[in-house]
Amino acid sequence: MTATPEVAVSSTTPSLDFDALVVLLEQIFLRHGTSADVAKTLALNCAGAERDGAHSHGVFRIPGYVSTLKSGWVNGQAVPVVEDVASGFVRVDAANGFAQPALAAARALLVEKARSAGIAVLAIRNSHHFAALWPDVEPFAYEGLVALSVVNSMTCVVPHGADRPLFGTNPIAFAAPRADGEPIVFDLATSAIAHGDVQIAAQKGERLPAGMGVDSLGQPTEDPKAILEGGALLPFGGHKGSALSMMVELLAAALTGGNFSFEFDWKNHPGAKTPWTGQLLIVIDPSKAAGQNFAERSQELVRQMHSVGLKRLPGDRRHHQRAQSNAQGIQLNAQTLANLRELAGL
Ligand SMILES: NC(=O)C1=CN([C@@H]2O[C@H](COP(=O)(O)OP(=O)(O)OC[C@H]3O[C@@H](n4cnc5c(N)ncnc54)[C@H](OP(=O)(O)O)[C@@H]3O)[C@@H](O)[C@H]2O)C=CC1
Ligand SMILES: O=C(O)C1=NCCCC1
Repeated sequence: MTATPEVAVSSTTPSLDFDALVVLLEQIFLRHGTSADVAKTLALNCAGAERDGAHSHGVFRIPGYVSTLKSGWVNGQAVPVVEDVASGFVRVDAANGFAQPALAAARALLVEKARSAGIAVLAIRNSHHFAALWPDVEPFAYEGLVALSVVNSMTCVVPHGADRPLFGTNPIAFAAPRADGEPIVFDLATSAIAHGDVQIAAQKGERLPAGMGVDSLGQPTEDPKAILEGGALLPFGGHKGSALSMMVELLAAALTGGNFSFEFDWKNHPGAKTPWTGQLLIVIDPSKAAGQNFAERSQELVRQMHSVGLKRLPGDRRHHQRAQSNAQGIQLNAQTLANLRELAGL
């Protein structure tokens, strides 16, 4: 596992509005060799994560992107090749570029197929996903569609019952429309904690809760540095999370033609931080399904969940944070902002 020297932490908190952050991040990507389209796509993604308080995949990731681009591990100018393979299936060769521009290139065709066939699958290979996954699914739900996506990452998780790491942190994200309110969205790593959160805890000198990972001797540890330096993460929920992580490897890599988390080898590529793997997206048009209004039915489920005392749905925290960021600006500490401006050449 690689420990990334990400943006430093300090106490004062200037704020930026969303558009200003997007422009700043775009400048960084452009300055480090991406095409204008790739810069825009990545900047929107990363600024969106920061705005929504998804800090493990917000601006914290920028030095990792820069280092990867500088190293030549990823092609920031890649032009994805979209293949229309069947009535319900689209494939994309991301051409060793980032996954988000590959999704953007195939999106219109995917939606057209989902609306005509009721369901469509997008298989992206030869791609680097270094971001939160919810931005890939949430927009479909705003269009009345249901979306599920999986992506595999780099080997750092010990399968349940094994003694060495093999799986990635392999997230699963889901989005569904509902009649009254924001779409229902969840996005979770299949590891007990995301690798990015371990890096942030190590930076801040914080301990982790018990049960997240093991040290280089395979012993349980709450020290994030011990996990990053020769140790590994555990799946969430024991054998259950481990099975889901295995499923992600199969869907995101075996099915797409991408690398398994253990297959690419960046050891001899100094500066590489992004996993070179695959992503699968399934989009369903619910109007072709049960014959009932899906959004009303999902609203009913939410109503019932609230009626039994549920206070927080997945996504509620993000939307609360989004509203706050939109009203007050996105809070960044002064050192982080200075680092970003320097990377942008300002
Ligand atoms: N690109 C890659 O290869 C990888 C990316 N990641 C990304 O890391 C990010 C963080 O993952 P992870 O740490 O597992 O996420 P969290 O454990 O923070 O959250 C997982 C999901 O559960 C929801 N949630 C959290 N707490 C509660 C609660 N108390 N009640 C109800 N819902 C709750 C969250 O909603 P809310 O957001 O509203 O808090 C979110 O949808 C994800 O965006 C993931 O895509 C992870 C691994 C690899
Ligand atoms: O936080 C994580 O876990 C990861 N995020 C980006 C890609 C590598 C794993």
